[in-house]
Amino acid sequence: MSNAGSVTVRAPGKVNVQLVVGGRRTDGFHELANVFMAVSSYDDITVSPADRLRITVSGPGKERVPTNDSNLAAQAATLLGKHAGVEPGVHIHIDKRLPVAGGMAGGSADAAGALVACDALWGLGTEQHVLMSLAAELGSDVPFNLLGGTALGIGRGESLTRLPCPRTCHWVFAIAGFGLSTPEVYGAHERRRREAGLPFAAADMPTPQPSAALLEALAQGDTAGLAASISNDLEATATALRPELTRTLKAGQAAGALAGMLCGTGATMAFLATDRPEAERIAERLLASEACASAFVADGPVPGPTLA
Ligand SMILES: C[C@@](CO)(OP(=O)(O)O)[C@H](O)COP(=O)(O)OP(=O)(O)OC[C@H]1O[C@@H](n2ccc(N)nc2=O)[C@H](O)[C@@H]1O
Ligand SMILES: Nc1ncnc2c1ncn2[C@@H]1O[C@H](COP(=O)(O)OP(=O)(O)O)[C@@H](O)[C@H]1O
Repeated sequence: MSNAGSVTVRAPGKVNVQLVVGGRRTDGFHELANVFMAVSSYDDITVSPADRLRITVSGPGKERVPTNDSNLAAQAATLLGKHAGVEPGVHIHIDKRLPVAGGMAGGSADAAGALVACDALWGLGTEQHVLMSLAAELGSDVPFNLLGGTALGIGRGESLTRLPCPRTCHWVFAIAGFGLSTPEVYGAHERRRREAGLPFAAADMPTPQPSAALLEALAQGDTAGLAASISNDLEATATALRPELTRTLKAGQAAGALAGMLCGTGATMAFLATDRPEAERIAERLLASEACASAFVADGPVPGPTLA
């Protein structure tokens, strides 16, 4: 939407259909095979001219979103302004529906949305490949949040190849009443490997690969095959940190999900359903079970940030 000098962009969150975690590199990031899918749950980012960069936030969890320079949307506006030689005097309003610290890349979605919105507000017409490289400076997930659809991310997750996914997947997301910090979960994952006597450095581990069965199921639109192959290497660590997440996982399975797993570094759990009505029934049963703070349904894949 663009009116009276403001632009609104709808930015989707993501689920990691498969997250294979390799070793830690010397720069501190882990090698990944990260199969992303953008899903139909959105933050809305509205930008309008202002005398200085300013952030406001509405929606659930708004008190946990920083409104200073550390906000990823503010960082995105600053970076794009610097790249284009534009003073980033802009008011960014984030209407937040993605869970905060929930593993659905809400902050990265806001950054990707702010890049697209500021580019439109300032009439820059920045080429997509330039926006993608700015996105990679902002965070490992931001390039995917800009791309949308379904993609494999390698390296630290920023080096993307689109994946075919002809069929809509129906997901249920169970939101925890708490968040999990991404660096803390990666750190705990490494500690667990160290304590188990397993290698943890990238130099001592093979490059992570997505499973052939998962890629085949995605490409064929085979929901049962997908349910059999979704996985997240960080799930054991997150459930060790917050054992109540195991209860959420079991509740989703008891509610009729084909499969469930941790979303990114959590604390959201993602469940795959046969169709949309079944997904809605699972969400209702999950809520009734009181094994999560809230639950909602979303479909994927969906495109990246779009002008609303
Ligand atoms: C786990 C994932 C899965 O998609 O998402 P979330 O659950 O956070 O949404 C990502 O790897 C998160 O990506 P993102 O949230 O962009 O992370 P960044 O800002 O780049 O990095 C934050 C911190 O996470 C750790 N990190 C991140 C990416 C990576 N490949 N290896 C890491 O070890 C590092 O400790 C880094 O300092
Ligand atoms: N625009 C933003 N929205 C949400 N969190 C943000 C934002 N900018 C910075 N943050 C910080 O990033 C942390 C991780 O946020 P988020 O992206 O929601 O989770 P995750 O990395 O688990 O997907 C938050 O706890 C918050 O401190």
